Amino acid sequence: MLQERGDNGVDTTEEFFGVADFSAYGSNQLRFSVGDKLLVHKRTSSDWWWAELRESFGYVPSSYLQAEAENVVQEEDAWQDEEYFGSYGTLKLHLEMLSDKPRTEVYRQVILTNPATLKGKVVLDLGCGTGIISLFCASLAEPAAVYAVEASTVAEYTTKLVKDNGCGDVVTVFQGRVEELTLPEKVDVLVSEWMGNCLLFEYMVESVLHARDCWLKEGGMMWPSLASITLVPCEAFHNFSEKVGFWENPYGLDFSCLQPLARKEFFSKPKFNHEIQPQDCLCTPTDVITLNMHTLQVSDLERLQGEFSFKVEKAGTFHGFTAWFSVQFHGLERDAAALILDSGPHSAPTHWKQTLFMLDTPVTVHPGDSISGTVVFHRNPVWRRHLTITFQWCIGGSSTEDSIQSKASILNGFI
Ligand SMILES: N=C(N)NCC[C@H]1O[C@@H](n2cnc3c(N)ncnc32)[C@H](O)[C@@H]1O
Repeated sequence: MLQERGDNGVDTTEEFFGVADFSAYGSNQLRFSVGDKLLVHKRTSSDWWWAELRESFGYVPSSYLQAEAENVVQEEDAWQDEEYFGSYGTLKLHLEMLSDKPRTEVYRQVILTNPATLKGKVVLDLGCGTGIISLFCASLAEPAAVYAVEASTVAEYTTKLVKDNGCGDVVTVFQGRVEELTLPEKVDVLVSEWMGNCLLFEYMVESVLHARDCWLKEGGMMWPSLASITLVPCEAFHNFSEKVGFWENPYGLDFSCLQPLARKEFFSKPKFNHEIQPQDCLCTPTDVITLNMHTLQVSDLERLQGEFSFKVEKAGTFHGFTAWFSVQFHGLERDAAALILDSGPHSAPTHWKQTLFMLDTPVTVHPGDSISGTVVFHRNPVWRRHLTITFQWCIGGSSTEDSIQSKASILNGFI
């Protein structure tokens, strides 16, 4: 029901309902819970509105509100578990992950370089899939026990794989979501291969943090121990010409009026399977977000922000940003060297490849230009495995308003 109140004293208040809990992180923001009815007094911008809840006022994110009270997405639907675990119930994704030698070999090396300290220890392998990491633990070291947890139906085969490889006395397979399982005891090491595109996509990391808080002993080890997201401004001539340049004059005809539509259709989402070449980098790649897996909290995942200030090192065309991740495995021995799995262009290629965020309009840049700004990884308040990544930047150091550009790229829909 709309009550009219505008500048002439008539209330233009609108009623909206929270679609998810919003834990305000800024002093002038208004926290609320899913289902709360808020009064919106002013739509200050597209993203933030001035609202009232039980006589408190503050800014709220418009993406957390909807006009009607009904069909708020239920918690279990929000994770899309049927589709998600269904996709891991077939061999396709496990074949892709196991065929990724750089990925799988790092986990094998982590076990191989820590055999003494794994001796007699209890290990949780979360999201074990076919159980490869658990089998590495049992065959390359001498843990007291390995608990291999897997929610998808592939777990039915994992039990047989463990037996067929003579590891049945050490490895126990549990089929189910780790959030719903009770393990026999707390563990010394929590190992998991949880990383999705852009590190965070799928948000399996939330399950890893829950498992850490429930099952990892005080002083226990998280493998990976650290996770970083790396960014670089880059050229992407092929992608730009293939998706937008194409319409310039196909078969000698002028189709250029379609180019704005092409930008909107092809560049509003990132390109997950991009393979950036080192020579495409216009600047030195930089870690913009680093997560400590021993201290990271689930609430931190709602919104992660990184700053960047790149210096252009060669003349070229700034087509967009490319992102990838790396993870570190700290040794169990105090000063043991950390092992690193890096999905970037300067390391052996992995199945994650890299993620390209295209600008709508490329910019010519020169050595010495600066590209500075922020990137925000904003978890979707409703669809809990998805996120929106928003870049704001300015070029050349001019901080005037008109030079600040921004780009929101929606990561959703399973690949
Ligand atoms: N991006 C990735 N590395 N995804 C690997 C995800 C693997 O972990 C499994 N998995 C994901 N979340 C969970 C969970 N909460 N509990 C148990 N297994 C899980 C999933 O079925 C798949 O086999």
